[in-house]
Amino acid sequence: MERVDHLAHERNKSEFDVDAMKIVWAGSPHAFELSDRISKLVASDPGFRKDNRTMLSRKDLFKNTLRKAAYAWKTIVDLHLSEEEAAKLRFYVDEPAYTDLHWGMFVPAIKGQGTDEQQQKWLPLAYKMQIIGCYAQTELGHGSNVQGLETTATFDPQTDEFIIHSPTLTSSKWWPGGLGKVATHAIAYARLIVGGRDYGVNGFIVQLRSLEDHSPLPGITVGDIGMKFGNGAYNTMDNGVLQFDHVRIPRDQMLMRVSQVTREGKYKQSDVPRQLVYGTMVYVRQTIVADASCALSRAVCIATRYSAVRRQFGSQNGGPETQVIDYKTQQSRLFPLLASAYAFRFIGEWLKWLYTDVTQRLQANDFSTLPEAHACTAGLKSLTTTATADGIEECRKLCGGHGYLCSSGLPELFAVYVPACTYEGDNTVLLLQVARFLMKTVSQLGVKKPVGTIGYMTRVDHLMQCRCGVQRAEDWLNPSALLEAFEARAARMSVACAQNLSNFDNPEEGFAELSADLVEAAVAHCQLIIVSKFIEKLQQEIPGKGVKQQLEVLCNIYTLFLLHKHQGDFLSTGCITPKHASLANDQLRSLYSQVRPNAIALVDAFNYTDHFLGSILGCYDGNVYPKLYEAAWEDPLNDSVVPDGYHQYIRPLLKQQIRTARL
Ligand SMILES: CC/C=C\C/C=C\C/C=C\CCCC(=O)SCCNC(=O)CCNC(=O)[C@H](O)C(C)(C)COP(=O)(O)OP(=O)(O)OC[C@H]1O[C@@H](n2cnc3c(N)ncnc32)[C@H](O)[C@@H]1OP(=O)(O)O
Ligand SMILES: Cc1cc2nc3c(=O)[nH]c(=O)nc-3n(C[C@H](O)[C@H](O)[C@H](O)COP(=O)(O)OP(=O)(O)OC[C@H]3O[C@@H](n4cnc5c(N)ncnc54)[C@H](O)[C@@H]3O)c2cc1C
Repeated sequence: MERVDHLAHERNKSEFDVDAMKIVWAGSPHAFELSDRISKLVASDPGFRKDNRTMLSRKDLFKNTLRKAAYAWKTIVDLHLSEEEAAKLRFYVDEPAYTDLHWGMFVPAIKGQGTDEQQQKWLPLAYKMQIIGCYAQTELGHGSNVQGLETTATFDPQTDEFIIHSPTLTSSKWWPGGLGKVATHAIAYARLIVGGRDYGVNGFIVQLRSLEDHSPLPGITVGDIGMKFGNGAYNTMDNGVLQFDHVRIPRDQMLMRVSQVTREGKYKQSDVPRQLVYGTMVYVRQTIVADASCALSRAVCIATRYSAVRRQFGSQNGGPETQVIDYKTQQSRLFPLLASAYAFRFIGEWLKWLYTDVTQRLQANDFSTLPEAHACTAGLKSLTTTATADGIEECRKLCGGHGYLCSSGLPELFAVYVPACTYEGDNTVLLLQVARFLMKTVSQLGVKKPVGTIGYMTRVDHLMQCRCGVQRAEDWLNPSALLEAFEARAARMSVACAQNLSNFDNPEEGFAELSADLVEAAVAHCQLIIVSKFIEKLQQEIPGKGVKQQLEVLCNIYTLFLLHKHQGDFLSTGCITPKHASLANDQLRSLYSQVRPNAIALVDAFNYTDHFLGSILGCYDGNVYPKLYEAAWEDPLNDSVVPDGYHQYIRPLLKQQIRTARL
């Protein structure tokens, strides 16, 4: 039967070359070809089916994840996939699993913190999955405060070993993904104790389970921490608990790139900064930013397609009702999210570049850009994950009642995504790191020239007193006007915090007292980074009919939406007047009208298969109602017409009502 495209009329309206936009979204023709090929491979293989996840019990769900992970590995090996192709395949399988932590944290931790010899020994085993690793840092009592970890690694010079020990209940490792039921090894973070002295937290490679029968090794107590938020969702992951009872490991299993312990029991610190012990977190935060655009764009794709299908009110002379996407309120909630998905895509690309650059510099012993890389990865991770989690929930509401059905894909997407606001650094704690960086920058103005993302502070005198030159709504389309408003707001908020801090005798006390304001200053700085990198991206040549114009519209929507949402900051710092705010809002409305005919094509450019989207509301052909109707009948509750439990719980009730009625 020929498939009818219910969204064809929408696709015909678009004013740009969608195929060219697909390449911009993917990052390059190569990246597009890779994503396209691997996503179709996964979608066409029944072994990767995922539509029954929310109905399985935890045990069945977990076993099914183990099956899929093994099947994915077999596919990777059988098809001789490259590292890049294998990573894409895991991405499109779209199920949180122990392999995420093995490839995403265990391997990078050994690469980043291990010596050459350690890498040569452990990486080949990890690459072949002959060992499976996790990243065991967080404890029951301490997650954010890494310096507060309690697990100890005490050097025993007699045997040339470390003794890994959990001295208290609160020192139990708690949360590591893959730890609960699968990992054979962990990078465990513990306080390094040598000769009775505490040298702070360091990573150690510790074997947890037998490679023969998977039983925990002597001294290891390990298990899963229990069900998490939502059905299916992150419950495919075995987040675990782990206690060490004087577990001995050879000295050469301490990751020794940053500091070393010699055979004689001497502690040595390399020339590299101690903060490199936190290097894996910087790497993962950068990947999380890139990931935010994927999660948000999925939700936006579902909500946009469904908003074009769904009609309510406004029927004229018995004709069709209005598509809900034509309501200005729907547009003002949806289109900023569409624009954010593109903005996050480009900031993710830029952050990847920054991370590669800092890594190359570190290898050449240039540590100068490390503080900026830490601030950028921490701040952008915080900003993009918060906006994405909120955005997915908004997309659910944009889909009305049907958005609440699991078959919309949105409840599960939200439940899987929302812990990103907590893991890899609580979002508020991370913004406070950005604030520290900002306060340090302001305090050193005139002594040290700010560069990179903080370079705007060199013009602080101008930014403290400049006046917005916008006179008509269209003036807000001028990138210089937008940039200056965002720079002035960020600079003024940071300087105000620094001035308030100087009123405290004890800076740490002042920092704690003013922390809510400091977080807002950090948000302003991070929003400026995203806006400025989007504007920079548009200064490049972008091929394809109408592609650049669409991106300009999205960039302006993203920027003016932020200005509108945070107009309190812009007004109270005197960067703009109420008249400017009102003109920005007028311009925003006009931009929504420009994006409207292109909305469906802009989400088609994400090139998601129906399998990956996992949503009846977001399916490519827009044939929503028959699919919703069919899916309802597939629910196990509809296996029988009369439900189990009828005779026990319903019939006696009804009988009782009959007796009462007769009385
Ligand atoms: C492909 C996908 C890949 C993989 C992922 C797969 C699945 C994802 C799912 C789940 C994964 C989740 C994994 C985890 O959650 S692992 C655990 C993560 N834990 C955290 O993030 C803890 C957060 N806490 C911290 O990072 C730190 O404790 C802190 C908040 C930064 C404070 O540290 P502290 O030592 O006390 O630091 P300060 O005194 O504040 O700062 C000292 C000094 O160091 C600088 N600094 C801090 N951190 C870093 C860093 N990471 N890099 C560089 N520099 C850093 C800080 O700025 C300060 O500098 P000064 O110049 O001011 O001295
Ligand atoms: C799904 C999931 C997967 C995870 N996977 C792993 C893993 O693989 N490996 C691993 O080691 N860990 C993992 N974690 C743990 C995770 O990294 C921590 O939960 C995270 O770092 C937050 O720490 P916390 O739980 O201690 O929060 P807390 O620090 O206890 O936060 C509680 C509240 O206190 C606030 N707060 C804390 N400190 C401050 C402060 N200084 N100033 C102001 N407010 C503050 C926070 O903002 C938050 O509102 C995972 C967590 C989750 C949810």
